[in-house]
Amino acid sequence: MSPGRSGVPQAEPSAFGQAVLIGMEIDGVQRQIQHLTDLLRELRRSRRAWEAGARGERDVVRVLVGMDDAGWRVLPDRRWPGTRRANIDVLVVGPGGVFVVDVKNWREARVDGGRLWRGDEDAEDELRKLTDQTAAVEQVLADAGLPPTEVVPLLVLVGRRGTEQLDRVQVTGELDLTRNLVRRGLRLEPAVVERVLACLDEACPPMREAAADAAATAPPARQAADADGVFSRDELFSRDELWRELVDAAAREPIEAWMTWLHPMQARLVCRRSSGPARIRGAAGTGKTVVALHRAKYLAARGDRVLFTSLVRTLGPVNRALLARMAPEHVGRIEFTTVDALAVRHLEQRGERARYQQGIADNCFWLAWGRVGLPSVLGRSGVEPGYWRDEIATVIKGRGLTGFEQYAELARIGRSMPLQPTHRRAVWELYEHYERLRTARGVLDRGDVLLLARDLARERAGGEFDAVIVDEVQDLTCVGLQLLHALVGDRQDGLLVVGDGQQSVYPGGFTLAEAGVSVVGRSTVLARNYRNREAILRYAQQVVAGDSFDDLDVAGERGRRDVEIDRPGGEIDEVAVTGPAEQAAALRADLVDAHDGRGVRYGDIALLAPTNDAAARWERILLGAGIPAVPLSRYDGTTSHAVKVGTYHRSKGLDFARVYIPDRNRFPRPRRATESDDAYRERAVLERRQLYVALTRARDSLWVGLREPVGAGAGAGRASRRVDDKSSRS
Ligand SMILES: Nc1ncnc2c1ncn2[C@@H]1O[C@H](COP(=O)(O)OP(=O)(O)OP(=O)(O)O)[C@@H](O)[C@H]1O
Repeated sequence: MSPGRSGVPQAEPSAFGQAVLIGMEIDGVQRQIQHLTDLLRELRRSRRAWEAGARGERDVVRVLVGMDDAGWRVLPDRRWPGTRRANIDVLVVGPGGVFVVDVKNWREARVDGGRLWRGDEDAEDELRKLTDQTAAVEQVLADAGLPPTEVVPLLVLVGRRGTEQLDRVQVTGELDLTRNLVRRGLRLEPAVVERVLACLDEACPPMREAAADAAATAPPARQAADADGVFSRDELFSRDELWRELVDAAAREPIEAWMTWLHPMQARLVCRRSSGPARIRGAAGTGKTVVALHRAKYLAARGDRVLFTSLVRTLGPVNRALLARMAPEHVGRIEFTTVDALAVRHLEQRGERARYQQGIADNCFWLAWGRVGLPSVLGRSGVEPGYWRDEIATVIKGRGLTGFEQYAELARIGRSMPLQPTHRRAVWELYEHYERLRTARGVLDRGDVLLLARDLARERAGGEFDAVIVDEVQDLTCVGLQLLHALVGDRQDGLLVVGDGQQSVYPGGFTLAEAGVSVVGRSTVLARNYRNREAILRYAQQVVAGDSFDDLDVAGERGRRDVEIDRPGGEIDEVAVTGPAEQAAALRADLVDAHDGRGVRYGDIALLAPTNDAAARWERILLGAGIPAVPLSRYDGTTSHAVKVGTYHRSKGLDFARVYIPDRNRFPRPRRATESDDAYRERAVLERRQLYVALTRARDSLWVGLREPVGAGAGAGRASRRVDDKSSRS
């Protein structure tokens, strides 16, 4: 025997088991799977020998499959935290998570009509007690960073089979217990298990020292009975079953560490009660989406109907996939959809879906531009007509303006090009002409659809959802946010807005006050970057360091932000070339080398470009070279073995081990001959933010292509420079 690191005396693991545990501590989650696979291979070998009757081998299997060797700890008869005398039957902590176990040796137990019965008696009180015990344990562990819903209440019916989910509680037959313990896959690394144990030892000490001693001295496969002496551990964790379940668990993907272990500040945010709308902000990679997902799970687990939304179409499936792995039992209560899809659904309910014709509306704009815009001051203002189309879409319709007097005085957030009164008047005339043409054709544009949906949601005043979580809120229009707000109003734990103004990639902006959303006293800033290695973050920060930005109701934030860095190191390869063919050759060669020589999986790589056309061209180049590639627009969060190729915009919210950014010095795009200084400045700020988003998608390394004119720097050949975390700090 030797004392465990948690202070709980534990059985000495077998040499093989020790090797497994030590290996698991050194390596990441990925390696755990490898160890488990090795363990299973060994088990299969041993099992065959065991079945052949060799007694010595049988004992080896018994030890190998013993819970301790698989990294599990069983804590019987522990104090219910926050009470003096009440106990918890068993706490089980292992790679599959933390379980609060209550064991019932009832003769007539059944689940019927979604309730638990003991004979004819409703046994709901027992479920409530277990839920309360679980909440108390969660509280203890949340202070150390375990997300609240990671603790699972398990009610075990002795001698039974089958599993039912009754709200949060899993009611399981004893004979299916092991399946329930391991079915969630690998969630806690050994070091985390030790941390959990240390917390539990302090907050939930053994009720009876004698019982704890007995537990400590019993052989591993025959440890302690529960408080009532109803079952022995040997009965609960049948070796064959555990073995079978471990095989299944090994076949599943390892899950990321953050899914089960948050920074304590993040964990507290997940379950914080909000008396009204709340906000989480923070720079790229600070874990905003992770907290939002855990929050969704937390709310769903307590029975809320949750909408998890953003503007980006690809993020929904990706976030759903993450949540399904994290909480398969709750994912059904959460709807993942975009704001636009939600608005269109409202339109369908009114039977007006067919009126949404963005293509026809665009034609109306071009007609209006030709008749009214081009001949006016706007035609001579040194900006592209698309600028005025965005002005109508995001400033006038996006902010729900209804009269010229509002527009005449409006602070045009996110648009720095100054407009004279004559310009504003001309824009309004263009807008009115466009509206006349559009209504004459009986069609709606995107802005109209959002406005209609908002008004409908306001009339209905809720009902569909209990909670709405908006990610990347900075990309919404004011009306888009008003629509979401109308779904839940100011109710407790209703609206949570998450985002970062520095990553705003669309023109325009608004304030929360203008949207009617007050988060005063309920706003939190996250300031630790978990995604990017230091060199990458510093490199990306240089791009936007000189640009201040607005973050909804916070105006004029400094571009260079103070962010704590979690991951040192990082590599950036800057490759200067003179032409497109040369750049393509250099990029292809590096991709193959990264994959074949440095072991980066194609599926963990992204190639990002500013436009759809450029992305499509790069996809063809990669496929032509025999490198597997898929459009980022088709990514849905499931593992694939192809390089993801897409636009900067599409890469929002995602992360990749290595990112390729060709033509980096051609973006922001050079100033056009007819473009005014003000117009160029505004466009360049927006494009630098888009580039910043793309660069901050890289976790470990970046490949950056710089095209230089012949004779400048690279000469006829190619020049490469490795930027490390020191040289990127300037
Ligand atoms: N507590 C944590 N421990 C370890 N990794 C974490 C933690 N929190 C977040 N991460 C990881 O950091 C990365 C960034 O997290 P996330 O995407 O939530 O950040 P974000 O603030 O939403 O980023 P962005 O605004 O750039 O999209 C993810 O890979 C996530 O797995």
